Amino acid sequence: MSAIVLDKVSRWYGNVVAVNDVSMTIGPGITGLLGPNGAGKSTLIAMMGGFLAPSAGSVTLDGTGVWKSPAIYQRIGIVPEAEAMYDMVTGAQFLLANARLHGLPDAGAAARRALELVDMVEPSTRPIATYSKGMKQRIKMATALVHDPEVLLLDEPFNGMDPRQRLHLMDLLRGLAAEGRTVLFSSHILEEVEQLASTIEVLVSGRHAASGDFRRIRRLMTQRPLQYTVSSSDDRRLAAALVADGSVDGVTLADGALAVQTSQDGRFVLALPRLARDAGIRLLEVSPTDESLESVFSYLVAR
Ligand SMILES: Nc1ncnc2c1ncn2[C@@H]1O[C@H](COP(=O)(O)OP(=O)(O)OP(=O)(O)O)[C@@H](O)[C@H]1O
Repeated sequence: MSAIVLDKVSRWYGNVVAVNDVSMTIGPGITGLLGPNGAGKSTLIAMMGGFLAPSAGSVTLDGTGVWKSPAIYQRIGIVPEAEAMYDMVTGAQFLLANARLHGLPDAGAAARRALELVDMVEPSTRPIATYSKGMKQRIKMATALVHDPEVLLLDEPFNGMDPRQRLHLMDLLRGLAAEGRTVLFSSHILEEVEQLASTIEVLVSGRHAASGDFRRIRRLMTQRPLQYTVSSSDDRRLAAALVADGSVDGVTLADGALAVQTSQDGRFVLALPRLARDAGIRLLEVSPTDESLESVFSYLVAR
């Protein structure tokens, strides 16, 4: 049973703060690292795998620092997001080379076992250049598993996979977690994380925004006030009616439409057509704004 502990970890690239003072513990089972693009997930995973030094703070695996530690590399498998691979060699040759790099006693057997795990034995005689995106992803996965690591870190592993490959990988990760391994994968898709992870860590703009199970994260996200753009035949009177009704938190008139903010979404969508009808106002447009994933995540940070 292995645990990765991040203690006040930051990483900056020049002026860009990619990871900002993050503390978390990743234990056995499956953890989902959720965050919009550019949140710092790849940077965090690279630091957990010992491939990138934190600018401040520490990352340890069972108490030992991971940065530049060969003993730790034997215990961690990492599936990077980057697609570049050695295209000219076959999948089997690539796996064998990796097994040898790890100094495994029976590199051939280890390479075969890893190819079997990801269902890539048959295509492994072909050059990697001929593989689909999903097949390349599985070869990267096999490479991460060839030395039978206790900890597996995967950066956006489902990108480019079709539904069947996705289910296969999910089963594989569940099996590895059931054996007591520590599995962490990153994603920007909440539903993907929901299907697989028992614990979710949310990263936004480099900061650790939330932590917990799916239900907790979903609850935090749905408590967020919502914004609507409303235009009508008489915006001023409609604004007054909405404020008097009390189902909105705020209404402003801007650019010929109303910007409405409400934390009682259900009540607002029922009240709006009723109020308009009673006042003889015609609704021309009602559309939710600010529904982007980024804004949902930002809300978690701003709380
Ligand atoms: N080598 C680098 N040099 C400069 N800035 C970098 C470097 N790597 C990452 N960044 C910046 O750090 C921030 C975090 O990037 P990172 O790739 O870790 O995020 P991410 O959550 O993995 O995003 P994505 O899902 O888009 O890969 C971004 O602003 C990115 O532009």
